[in-house]
Amino acid sequence: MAKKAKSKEKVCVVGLGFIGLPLAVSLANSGAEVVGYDLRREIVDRVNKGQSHVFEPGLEETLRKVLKNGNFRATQLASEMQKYKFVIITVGTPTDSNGYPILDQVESAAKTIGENLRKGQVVILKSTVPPLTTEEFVAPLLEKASGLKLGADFGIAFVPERTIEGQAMRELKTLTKVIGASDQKTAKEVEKLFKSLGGTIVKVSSPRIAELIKLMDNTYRDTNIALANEFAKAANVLGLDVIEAIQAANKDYERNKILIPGAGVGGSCLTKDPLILAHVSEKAGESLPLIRVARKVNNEMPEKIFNLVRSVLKRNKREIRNSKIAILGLTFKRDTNDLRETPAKVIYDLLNREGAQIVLYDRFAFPEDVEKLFKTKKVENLEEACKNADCLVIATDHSEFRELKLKRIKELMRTPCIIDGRHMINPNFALDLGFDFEGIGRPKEYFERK
Ligand SMILES: NC(=O)C1=CN([C@@H]2O[C@H](COP(=O)(O)OP(=O)(O)OC[C@H]3O[C@@H](n4cnc5c(N)ncnc54)[C@H](O)[C@@H]3O)[C@@H](O)[C@H]2O)C=CC1
Ligand SMILES: CC(=O)N[C@@H]1[C@@H](OP(=O)(O)OP(=O)(O)OC[C@H]2O[C@@H](n3ccc(=O)[nH]c3=O)[C@H](O)[C@@H]2O)O[C@H](C(=O)O)[C@@H](O)[C@@H]1O
Repeated sequence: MAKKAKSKEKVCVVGLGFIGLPLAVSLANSGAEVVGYDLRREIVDRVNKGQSHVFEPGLEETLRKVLKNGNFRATQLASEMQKYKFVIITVGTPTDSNGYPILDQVESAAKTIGENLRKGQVVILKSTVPPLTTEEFVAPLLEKASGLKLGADFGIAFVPERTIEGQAMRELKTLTKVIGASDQKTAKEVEKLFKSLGGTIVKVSSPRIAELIKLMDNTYRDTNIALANEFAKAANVLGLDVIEAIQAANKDYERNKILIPGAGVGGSCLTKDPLILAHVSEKAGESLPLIRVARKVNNEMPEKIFNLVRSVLKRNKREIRNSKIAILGLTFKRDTNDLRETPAKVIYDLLNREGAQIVLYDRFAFPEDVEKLFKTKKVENLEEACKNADCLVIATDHSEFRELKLKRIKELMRTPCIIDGRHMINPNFALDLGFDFEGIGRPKEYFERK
């Protein structure tokens, strides 16, 4: 007897940004029939041509594959979502000046989905939101726009997106997925869909618990980075090397997972999600001072870099004003093109205000994005950035900075000073070559004494 062909899961992903596009393409690659819906025509057109506007290793080649085998395409036509069992919302949730999320994109997406909702469909929210949003904001919008009833006619779930930028395609297949659904039947259906990607499934009792987990994930990371930054501040003032201490402290001692101090915490999520948790808790009557202080500690790190530039230049009889300073690495983290909330911009502004002549270098950031954010062009070549410079500031941990040709760079510079904000350089090596050097939690005096 011929084997019955396995029916394909049918999924519509609403919002083809940093999260939506890798997810849509990965689901299509695991065998689902996927349509990606976005309001932005330029994105839909680009994606349908096999070009990704998101830099994620493996994404563009997988996109081309799933376009070719017919499992994926992008659309601007909302009515198409009627034909898909699952509708996943991956629109943006930026925050206002108090750190409270602006849910306009979620609202407009929910209304559009509601207008097209059919019996039996399941709507899954993946955007990061305050607890209760899926049940008390999205579900009522869906019911109102559709005239259907949650539970009887359609299901909802919250499944946090936990992938890290730069590793999304790999992590989508391996990470544990948390599922909080409105009822058991929906939970089972959503479990089957996400199981097709790979990784363990953890089902929790409600969407609101899954929403809390996402905020806890990012708050935990941000707070732990702040702790590492405080360790660096302590090491600095005590004249000790924090990196040697952290590496040794973590080694074969499972209870320690000390993170890496650095020039600051950027990106669109760690900078906002802890504030969402603090805000909703405060509104409900409980303040969360540790979380707010951790944010403050991390926000102050770019200023630490600025102060190091000032003191190293002073040691070399220079002032920031009229010094040529090259910022190496502009994106918020290693090997991505994402400039959102990047600490490099804060460092740039502080130096610029003091009258420095600043040169920008980053091989990943798109030139037009750099110009828009920094109001100045980046140079395309590392040597050009270093030429006649008085100080190099490593603001991002791009892999290439681990292999800087320091000998050659020293010949190019006017005053050979380096501020290593991301622990890319061996301080002993730099000092031996005749550089003046400071790092975050790596005071020069410690290496000179050795
Ligand atoms: N960027 C990241 O690495 C991570 C982001 N998140 C969360 O995922 C969510 C999405 O973030 P990103 O992908 O970075 O945002 P993004 O801004 O890159 O993408 C959002 C996309 O949604 C589209 N959009 C907005 N309103 C729409 C509507 N009504 N209908 C259809 N499309 C619409 C936009 O045109 C855009 O392409 C946010 O809540 C974020 O906090 C969670 C984990 C990681
Ligand atoms: C809890 C957690 O691990 N959250 C992840 C985080 O990913 P994201 O892409 O923002 O990258 P990240 O590696 O946390 O880096 C964020 C920022 O923090 C800095 N950073 C990171 C780790 C560290 O030890 N020290 C440090 O200073 C980075 O330089 C960067 O500026 O936030 C993502 C998100 O929600 O956007 C989330 O999906 C990811 O799983």
